[in-house]
Amino acid sequence: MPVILIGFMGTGKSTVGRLLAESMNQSFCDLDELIEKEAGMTIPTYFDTYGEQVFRQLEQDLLKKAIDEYDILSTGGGTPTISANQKVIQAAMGRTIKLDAPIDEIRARIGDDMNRPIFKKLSQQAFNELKEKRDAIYTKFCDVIIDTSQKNPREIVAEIKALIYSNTDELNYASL
Ligand SMILES: Nc1ncnc2c1ncn2[C@@H]1O[C@H](COP(=O)(O)OP(=O)(O)O)[C@@H](O)[C@H]1O
Ligand SMILES: O=C(O)C1=C[C@@H](OP(=O)(O)O)[C@@H](O)[C@H](O)C1
Ligand SMILES: [Mg+2]
Repeated sequence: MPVILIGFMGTGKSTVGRLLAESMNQSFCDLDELIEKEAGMTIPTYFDTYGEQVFRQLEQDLLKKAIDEYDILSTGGGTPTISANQKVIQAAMGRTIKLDAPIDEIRARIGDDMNRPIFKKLSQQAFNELKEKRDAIYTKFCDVIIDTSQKNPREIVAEIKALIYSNTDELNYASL
Protein backbone atom coordinates (compact mmCIF):
# COMPACT_ATOMS: atom_id res chain seq x y z
CA MET A 1 0.00 0.00 0.00
CA PRO A 2 2.02 2.97 -1.22
CA VAL A 3 2.18 6.38 0.39
CA ILE A 4 1.69 8.98 -2.33
CA LEU A 5 2.55 12.60 -1.63
CA ILE A 6 0.70 15.18 -3.69
CA GLY A 7 0.46 18.95 -3.51
CA PHE A 8 1.55 22.18 -5.09
CA MET A 9 5.14 23.03 -6.02
CA GLY A 10 7.21 23.88 -2.97
CA THR A 11 5.01 22.19 -0.39
CA GLY A 12 7.89 19.81 0.35
CA LYS A 13 6.82 16.57 -1.37
CA SER A 14 10.33 15.65 -2.51
CA THR A 15 12.04 16.59 0.76
CA VAL A 16 9.47 14.99 3.04
CA GLY A 17 9.01 11.85 0.90
CA ARG A 18 12.72 11.11 0.95
CA LEU A 19 12.98 11.64 4.73
CA LEU A 20 9.86 9.61 5.39
CA ALA A 21 11.20 6.69 3.39
CA GLU A 22 14.56 6.88 5.15
CA SER A 23 12.96 6.92 8.56
CA MET A 24 10.65 4.00 7.72
CA ASN A 25 13.35 2.07 5.88
CA GLN A 26 11.15 1.90 2.79
CA SER A 27 11.79 2.36 -0.89
CA PHE A 28 11.36 5.85 -2.30
CA CYS A 29 10.81 7.38 -5.70
CA ASP A 30 10.64 11.03 -6.63
CA LEU A 31 8.69 11.03 -9.89
CA ASP A 32 10.55 14.08 -11.22
CA GLU A 33 13.87 12.38 -10.58
CA LEU A 34 12.67 9.27 -12.37
CA ILE A 35 11.62 11.43 -15.32
CA GLU A 36 15.02 13.13 -15.40
CA LYS A 37 16.77 9.77 -15.30
CA GLU A 38 14.61 8.32 -18.08
CA ALA A 39 14.87 11.47 -20.23
CA GLY A 40 18.58 11.95 -19.61
CA MET A 41 18.07 15.65 -18.99
CA THR A 42 16.76 18.02 -16.36
CA ILE A 43 13.10 18.96 -16.23
CA PRO A 44 13.65 22.59 -17.34
CA THR A 45 15.68 21.34 -20.33
CA TYR A 46 12.99 18.76 -21.11
CA PHE A 47 10.29 21.47 -21.05
CA ASP A 48 12.44 23.70 -23.29
CA THR A 49 13.16 20.88 -25.72
CA TYR A 50 9.82 19.06 -25.97
CA GLY A 51 7.22 21.24 -24.26
CA GLU A 52 4.82 20.52 -21.42
CA GLN A 53 2.55 18.13 -23.32
CA VAL A 54 5.35 15.66 -24.03
CA PHE A 55 6.53 16.01 -20.42
CA ARG A 56 3.03 15.10 -19.21
CA GLN A 57 3.01 11.97 -21.37
CA LEU A 58 6.34 10.80 -19.95
CA GLU A 59 5.14 11.65 -16.45
CA GLN A 60 2.00 9.57 -17.03
CA ASP A 61 3.98 6.61 -18.39
CA LEU A 62 6.34 6.60 -15.42
CA LEU A 63 3.71 7.18 -12.72
CA LYS A 64 2.22 3.70 -13.14
CA LYS A 65 5.63 2.06 -12.98
CA ALA A 66 6.63 4.07 -9.91
CA ILE A 67 3.41 3.40 -8.03
CA ASP A 68 3.77 -0.33 -8.61
CA GLU A 69 7.43 -0.46 -7.62
CA TYR A 70 7.95 1.85 -4.66
CA ASP A 71 6.59 2.18 -1.13
CA ILE A 72 6.71 5.97 -1.00
CA LEU A 73 6.20 8.21 -4.01
CA SER A 74 6.60 11.98 -4.28
CA THR A 75 4.71 13.24 -7.30
CA GLY A 76 5.15 16.51 -9.19
CA GLY A 77 2.73 19.36 -8.60
CA GLY A 78 0.97 18.74 -11.91
CA THR A 79 0.72 14.94 -11.66
CA PRO A 80 -2.72 14.65 -10.01
CA THR A 81 -4.28 17.21 -12.35
CA ILE A 82 -4.30 14.74 -15.26
CA SER A 83 -7.33 12.47 -15.29
CA ALA A 84 -5.41 9.34 -16.37
CA ASN A 85 -3.06 9.92 -13.42
CA GLN A 86 -5.98 10.34 -11.05
CA LYS A 87 -7.20 6.88 -12.06
CA VAL A 88 -3.75 5.37 -11.47
CA ILE A 89 -3.52 7.01 -8.04
CA GLN A 90 -7.00 5.82 -7.08
CA ALA A 91 -6.33 2.29 -8.31
CA ALA A 92 -3.19 2.05 -6.15
CA MET A 93 -5.41 2.03 -3.05
CA GLY A 94 -2.63 3.65 -1.09
CA ARG A 95 -2.53 6.53 1.31
CA THR A 96 -2.63 9.74 -0.63
CA ILE A 97 -1.38 12.67 1.42
CA LYS A 98 -1.69 16.29 0.35
CA LEU A 99 1.00 18.62 1.62
CA ASP A 100 -0.02 22.25 1.75
CA ALA A 101 1.48 25.61 2.63
CA PRO A 102 0.38 29.23 2.22
CA ILE A 103 1.36 30.75 -1.12
CA ASP A 104 3.74 33.27 0.48
CA GLU A 105 5.62 30.52 2.23
CA ILE A 106 5.80 28.57 -1.03
CA ARG A 107 7.24 31.61 -2.78
CA ALA A 108 9.82 32.04 -0.04
CA ARG A 109 10.80 28.38 -0.39
CA ILE A 110 11.13 28.25 -4.17
CA GLY A 111 11.54 31.92 -5.05
CA ASP A 112 15.11 31.77 -6.27
CA ASP A 113 14.95 28.21 -7.63
CA MET A 114 14.49 28.35 -11.37
CA ASN A 115 14.16 24.58 -11.75
CA ARG A 116 10.39 24.79 -12.00
CA PRO A 117 9.38 25.84 -15.51
CA ILE A 118 5.74 26.42 -14.53
CA PHE A 119 6.77 28.79 -11.74
CA LYS A 120 9.26 30.55 -14.00
CA LYS A 121 6.76 31.29 -16.75
CA LEU A 122 3.76 32.46 -14.70
CA SER A 123 3.00 35.92 -13.34
CA GLN A 124 2.46 36.22 -9.61
CA GLN A 125 -1.30 36.36 -10.09
CA ALA A 126 -1.40 33.41 -12.47
CA PHE A 127 0.72 31.37 -10.05
CA ASN A 128 -1.68 32.18 -7.20
CA GLU A 129 -4.66 31.22 -9.35
CA LEU A 130 -3.02 27.96 -10.40
CA LYS A 131 -2.51 27.04 -6.75
CA GLU A 132 -6.15 27.70 -5.96
CA LYS A 133 -7.35 25.67 -8.92
CA ARG A 134 -5.02 22.76 -8.25
CA ASP A 135 -5.66 22.76 -4.50
CA ALA A 136 -9.28 21.79 -5.15
CA ILE A 137 -8.06 18.79 -7.16
CA TYR A 138 -5.49 17.68 -4.57
CA THR A 139 -8.13 17.92 -1.86
CA LYS A 140 -10.54 15.79 -3.87
CA PHE A 141 -7.98 13.05 -4.41
CA CYS A 142 -6.28 12.91 -1.01
CA ASP A 143 -7.09 11.04 2.17
CA VAL A 144 -5.62 13.65 4.45
CA ILE A 145 -4.16 17.17 4.24
CA ILE A 146 -1.06 18.16 6.16
CA ASP A 147 -0.36 21.84 6.65
CA THR A 148 3.42 22.16 6.40
CA SER A 149 3.49 25.82 7.31
CA GLN A 150 6.02 26.76 10.01
CA LYS A 151 7.03 23.12 10.43
CA ASN A 152 10.33 21.59 9.52
CA PRO A 153 10.44 18.46 7.33
CA ARG A 154 11.18 16.19 10.32
CA GLU A 155 8.09 17.42 12.13
CA ILE A 156 6.02 16.72 9.02
CA VAL A 157 7.48 13.23 8.74
CA ALA A 158 6.55 12.58 12.39
CA GLU A 159 3.01 13.78 11.68
CA ILE A 160 2.65 11.47 8.68
CA LYS A 161 4.00 8.49 10.61
CA ALA A 162 1.62 9.16 13.49
CA LEU A 163 -1.27 9.11 11.02
CA ILE A 164 -0.11 5.94 9.32
CA TYR A 165 0.55 4.03 12.52
CA SER A 166 -2.58 5.18 14.32
CA ASN A 167 -4.64 3.66 11.50
CA THR A 168 -7.18 6.33 12.21
CA ASP A 169 -10.33 7.26 10.36
CA GLU A 170 -8.61 10.56 9.65
CA LEU A 171 -7.30 8.73 6.61
CA ASN A 172 -10.55 8.79 4.77
CA TYR A 173 -10.44 5.84 2.42
CA ALA A 174 -13.99 6.58 1.32
CA SER A 175 -12.60 9.29 -0.92
CA LEU A 176 -10.68 6.73 -2.92
N1 LIG B 1 8.76 22.19 5.77
C1 LIG B 1 9.60 22.97 5.11
N2 LIG B 1 9.98 24.15 5.64
C2 LIG B 1 10.82 24.95 4.97
N3 LIG B 1 11.37 24.68 3.76
C3 LIG B 1 11.01 23.51 3.20
C4 LIG B 1 10.12 22.60 3.82
N4 LIG B 1 9.96 21.52 3.00
C5 LIG B 1 10.72 21.77 1.93
N5 LIG B 1 11.36 22.93 2.03
C6 LIG B 1 12.25 23.56 1.04
O1 LIG B 1 11.40 24.05 0.01
C7 LIG B 1 11.97 23.81 -1.27
C8 LIG B 1 10.99 22.95 -2.07
O2 LIG B 1 10.91 21.68 -1.46
P1 LIG B 1 10.59 20.38 -2.31
O3 LIG B 1 10.71 19.22 -1.41
O4 LIG B 1 11.40 20.37 -3.55
O5 LIG B 1 9.05 20.63 -2.67
P2 LIG B 1 8.15 19.98 -3.81
O6 LIG B 1 8.75 18.65 -4.16
O7 LIG B 1 6.80 19.86 -3.19
O8 LIG B 1 8.18 20.95 -4.94
C9 LIG B 1 13.31 23.15 -1.03
O9 LIG B 1 14.31 24.15 -1.04
C10 LIG B 1 13.19 22.57 0.37
O10 LIG B 1 14.42 22.51 1.03
O1 LIG C 1 3.53 21.87 -10.84
C1 LIG C 1 3.98 21.37 -11.90
O2 LIG C 1 3.31 21.30 -12.95
C2 LIG C 1 5.37 20.84 -11.89
C3 LIG C 1 5.97 20.61 -10.66
C4 LIG C 1 7.33 20.08 -10.53
O3 LIG C 1 7.42 19.24 -9.37
P1 LIG C 1 7.37 19.80 -7.86
O4 LIG C 1 5.93 19.95 -7.48
O5 LIG C 1 8.07 18.75 -7.08
O6 LIG C 1 8.10 21.11 -7.86
C5 LIG C 1 7.72 19.30 -11.77
O7 LIG C 1 6.99 18.11 -11.88
C6 LIG C 1 7.50 20.12 -13.01
O8 LIG C 1 8.33 21.24 -12.92
C7 LIG C 1 6.04 20.53 -13.18
MG1 LIG D 1 9.36 17.74 -5.95
